[in-house]
Amino acid sequence: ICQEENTLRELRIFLRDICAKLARNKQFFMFTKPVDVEEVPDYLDIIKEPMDLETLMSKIDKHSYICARDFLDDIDLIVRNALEYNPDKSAEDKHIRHRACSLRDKAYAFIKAEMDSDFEDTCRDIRDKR
Ligand SMILES: CC(=O)c1csc(NC(=O)C2C[NH2+]C2)n1
Repeated sequence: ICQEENTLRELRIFLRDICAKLARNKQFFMFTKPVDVEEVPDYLDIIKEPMDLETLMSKIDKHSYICARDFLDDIDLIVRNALEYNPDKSAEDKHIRHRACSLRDKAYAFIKAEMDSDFEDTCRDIRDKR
């Protein structure tokens, strides 16, 4: 119904803003585009469901998310993939894991800071009855 579409439109505007802010942050450059298998040949042997911020943005535009929780689930997927692919004690792996955890904390903080909880409750109700 119409006010539901208005709510979901507002959600998309809100999620695009958060996704853009995360993608602008230089710390997160390695999460902004799909991993290039030319550069990282074994990546798809280890990571079965790749995710990145550019793909997140295109999912927003395809109306894939009808509440912030669904969006954060894909943020968590980016983070989980990075922790799985970079498990070693090496400084490089530790650095990437630290950046992945920072991405998650920033995303959750943006949502919490800018979304009032009853807006998210409304979105959940729309999701749950669809
Ligand atoms: C996106 C992501 O998690 C990613 C891209 S390259 C990479 N890791 C490496 O290149 C090596 C450091 N130990 C493996 N991780």
